[in-house]
Amino acid sequence: MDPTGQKYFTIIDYVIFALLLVASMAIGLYYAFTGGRQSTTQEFMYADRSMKCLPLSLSLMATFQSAVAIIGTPAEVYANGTQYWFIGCCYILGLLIPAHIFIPMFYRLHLTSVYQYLELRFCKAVRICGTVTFIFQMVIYMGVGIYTPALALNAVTGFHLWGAVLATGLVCTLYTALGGLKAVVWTDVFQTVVMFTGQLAVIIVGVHQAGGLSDAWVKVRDGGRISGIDLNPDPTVRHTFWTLGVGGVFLMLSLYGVNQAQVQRYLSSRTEKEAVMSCYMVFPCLQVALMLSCLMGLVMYACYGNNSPLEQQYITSKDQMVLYFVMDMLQNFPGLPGLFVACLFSASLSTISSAFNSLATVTMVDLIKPHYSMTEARATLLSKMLALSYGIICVAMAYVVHLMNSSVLQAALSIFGMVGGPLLGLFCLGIFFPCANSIGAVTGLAAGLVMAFWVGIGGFLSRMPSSVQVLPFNSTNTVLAASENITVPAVIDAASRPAGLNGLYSLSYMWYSALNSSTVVLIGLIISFMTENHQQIVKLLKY
Ligand SMILES: CC(C)(CO)[C@@H](O)C(=O)NCCC(=O)O
Ligand code: NA
Repeated sequence: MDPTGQKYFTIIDYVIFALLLVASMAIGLYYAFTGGRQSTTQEFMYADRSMKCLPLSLSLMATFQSAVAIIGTPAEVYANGTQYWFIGCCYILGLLIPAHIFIPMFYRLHLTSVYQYLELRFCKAVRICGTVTFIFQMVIYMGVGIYTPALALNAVTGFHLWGAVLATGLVCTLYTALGGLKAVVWTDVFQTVVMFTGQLAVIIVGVHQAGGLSDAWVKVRDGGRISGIDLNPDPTVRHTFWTLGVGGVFLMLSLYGVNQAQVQRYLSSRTEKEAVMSCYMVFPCLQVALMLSCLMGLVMYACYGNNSPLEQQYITSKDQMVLYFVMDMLQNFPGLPGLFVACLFSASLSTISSAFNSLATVTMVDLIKPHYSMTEARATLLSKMLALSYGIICVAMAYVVHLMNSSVLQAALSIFGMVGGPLLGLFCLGIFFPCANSIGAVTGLAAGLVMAFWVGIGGFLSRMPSSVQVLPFNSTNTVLAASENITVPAVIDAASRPAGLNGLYSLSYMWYSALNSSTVVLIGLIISFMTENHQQIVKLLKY
């Protein structure tokens, strides 16, 4: 082993990685030159509303399953055990509710984008607020999505960071802009297969390296990595059954119920029944994805025990563990590291392509088309240009993410809760509360976003150790020492804050979606009530 712990790619690994990009590009080109040749917006955005349920379900799963989950989940399980696995419980309600409430309604309305619902229910202004919030959410998220695998690859193999970002960004932008939603869905299918294969291969080899199944089991059990169900009701504990299984339902609803990227897939299916079926089939797919990434964390523990490469200072952050593990354990299996890197990038490609396509769709359908009349050919061309532009924005966002520094899984899920949560609240306000009006909706959304950033940023700042990492450092040890030093004043400082606020800041990030969506509904209802009864209130005040 290289004394610095640096690992190297072989030529076969590079070839496998290149094959992934070439195959994805080929699928994009295929859909650019077959069918309707992407000459209408119906085909580009909604695949001519002709999709079947199997590819859709894999694509639905792939959208929010990026390298973040592949890297972040094993790191979480390695460090804290299998408690995170209980997030699998929230998939039940988190998919049943979209399947039986959101999908039938959106499908029957034959929407052009999910935000059109907001105009039908409230008014144009609410639609635009919804669209802009969605764009904001997805632009940040895709930055995290593209940056994460590139950073891991760079840290472990020395592969050029921006080279990886640009190569994947370029390929993904091209196949999305050329092949439209059909290309996005079918590359998702192919990339999901690569993703599962890569993870499975590493797990099998890892178990073998750990001395077989029973040895591996004994090691993780004795290391205390098999967690029982934690029923602690305290909402500030990061991961318990309640935060994951119940808080997670709201997270799932914001992703699988009202997110344009997913609703676009439901709307593109041939029949309503297939749309509902595809949502049902996401359940087993998500469970497999979750199982593979949790098992990966356990296998890492079985191989390293408490003597992690982080501890040995071969790497500088938890998020580099998985790839380091792969390069370390699979040295003698030429091609396997390449397969795993292909797995990481597959996961992210399938996420950012969905982001490009859905962002181009909403920008066109919600922001541009209502104001300018244009021919179908022109609208399609403009949609493709928009997809290209979002590709460029994505690379720019990767640079912004580069300047920040936090655990990727928690960062991504926090974004979903902080921006997706208020959007979920807005839709719920419209769907479940006939008395809500437009003024209430806009004010509610604003209040939800303010609450989200107040609690989200407050929480981030009050957990000082994570922000310490942005300081320059020489080795892991100094970081640990620094964070220990700073933790003490941070705790004292936190204790001197009002107890109520302090409690709010330490809320588990898994509750963000629930908190922020409820805020929107509550404030939305209060304001609606006040403005409906405006006349009476004015009279009352005069009296
Ligand atoms: C969306 C969930 C929570 C569903 O398990 C999962 O796919 C996940 O943890 N995603 C993290 C974000 C990402 O992988 O980009
Ligand atoms: Na993905």
